[in-house]
Amino acid sequence: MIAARNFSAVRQCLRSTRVAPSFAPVSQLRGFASPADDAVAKFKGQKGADGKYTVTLIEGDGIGPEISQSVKDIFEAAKAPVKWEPVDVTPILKDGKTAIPDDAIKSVQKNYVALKGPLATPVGKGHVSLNLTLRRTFNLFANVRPCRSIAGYKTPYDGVDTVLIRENTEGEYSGIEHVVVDGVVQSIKLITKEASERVLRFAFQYAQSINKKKVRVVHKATIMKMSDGLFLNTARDIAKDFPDVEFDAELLDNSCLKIVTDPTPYNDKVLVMPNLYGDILSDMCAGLIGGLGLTPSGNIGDECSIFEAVHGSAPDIAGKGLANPTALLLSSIMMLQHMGLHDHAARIQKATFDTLSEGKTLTGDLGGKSKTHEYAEAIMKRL
Ligand SMILES: NC(=O)C1=CN([C@@H]2O[C@H](COP(=O)(O)OP(=O)(O)OC[C@H]3O[C@@H](n4cnc5c(N)ncnc54)[C@H](O)[C@@H]3O)[C@@H](O)[C@H]2O)C=CC1
Ligand SMILES: O=C(O)CCC(=O)C(=O)O
Ligand SMILES: [Mg+2]
Repeated sequence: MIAARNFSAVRQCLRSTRVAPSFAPVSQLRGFASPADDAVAKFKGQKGADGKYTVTLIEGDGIGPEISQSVKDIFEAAKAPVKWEPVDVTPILKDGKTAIPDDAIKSVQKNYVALKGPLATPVGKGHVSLNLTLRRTFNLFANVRPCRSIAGYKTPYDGVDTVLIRENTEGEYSGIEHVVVDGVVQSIKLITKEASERVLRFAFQYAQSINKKKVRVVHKATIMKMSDGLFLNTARDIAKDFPDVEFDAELLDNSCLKIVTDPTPYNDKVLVMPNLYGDILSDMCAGLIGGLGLTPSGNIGDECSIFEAVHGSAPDIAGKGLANPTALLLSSIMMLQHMGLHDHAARIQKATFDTLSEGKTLTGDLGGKSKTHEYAEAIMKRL
């Protein structure tokens, strides 16, 4: 009853955090794998007189500056036609709510694309997550999180190739919480048909673009009959528009068990799910292939997209030169592919995978002894 009464206020609150599109939305539904021609054309139109594309850079907290430096160095060595535009996202308060500074918003709107380091979120109090605020501000409705075994880097699992798509603007992370009475709090999981449809349609189109045969919804509609039920039923409807893509559904707990037992049956599928499940499952999948130092992601929207690693600011190793920059680097490669800069993406990707599979210059998380910059230099030597 309380949730129903608050519903319109809640939607209003979510809407008010979104920026109005300042240019005509274009289809980016093929994401980083093979961007639609119009998305590529948009970036081509942005080419400066110096032949470079300006990309917004949010270096982030903790290990953010160290891994961002590696990406910048590698891009320079690869002669990638990218000019970085660093922005400050120290949160400001707007109408009593955490907001991103206007200059940062304008930069992302102008450049259509950003690379972002991790941003720390205080536990239990303090500002709301800037990561979530960025996703809502720019309406980045789909978070694409691929996870693929690195050839030559042995883990207990071989041949992992999962792709997880996470609803990125609502669900359990709507950030709507309040005290009902002393000692009782309520946190609202908001699921709308509109946002569900958007991410589900994206998941089907994405599966087609990367030649995956199936889309599987991961859910708990047995327990959350209305919220996950709406997500699942919407998926069933959308599936009818994609007769060539097989569709099924699986309960989240069962998915976790099956993936850690044998992930390979998931290689022919795109998994799509509400926000929280995607957050957790993507860290879990990273564990299958060697950890968070290796997994990239892209937050995709119609107006702009922000690429970032799956991991956080890693305060336990920050400032020590121990961080693995691969996850952010692979995110930047997704970004280049998204921009249609496939040759540069392929060159940097090859140098990165060759360095990893050679195994001589690895960071500590992968069992090596190399510092962040030494690993980056090994990649640069191969370019
Ligand atoms: N998208 C984002 O910006 C995210 C931000 N966070 C924020 O990050 C902060 C720290 O969160 P944690 O729970 O510690 O998660 P975390 O992902 O920062 O770290 C978890 C573990 O993985 C290791 N790790 C992570 N990235 C690594 C890398 N590139 N190289 C080597 N080791 C790496 C860390 O050292 C740590 O042991 C929190 O404030 C959290 O809110 C967390 C996840 C995502
Ligand atoms: O915003 C945060 O603090 C964490 C977000 C997160 O874990 C993620 O997006 O994977
Ligand atoms: Mg996470």
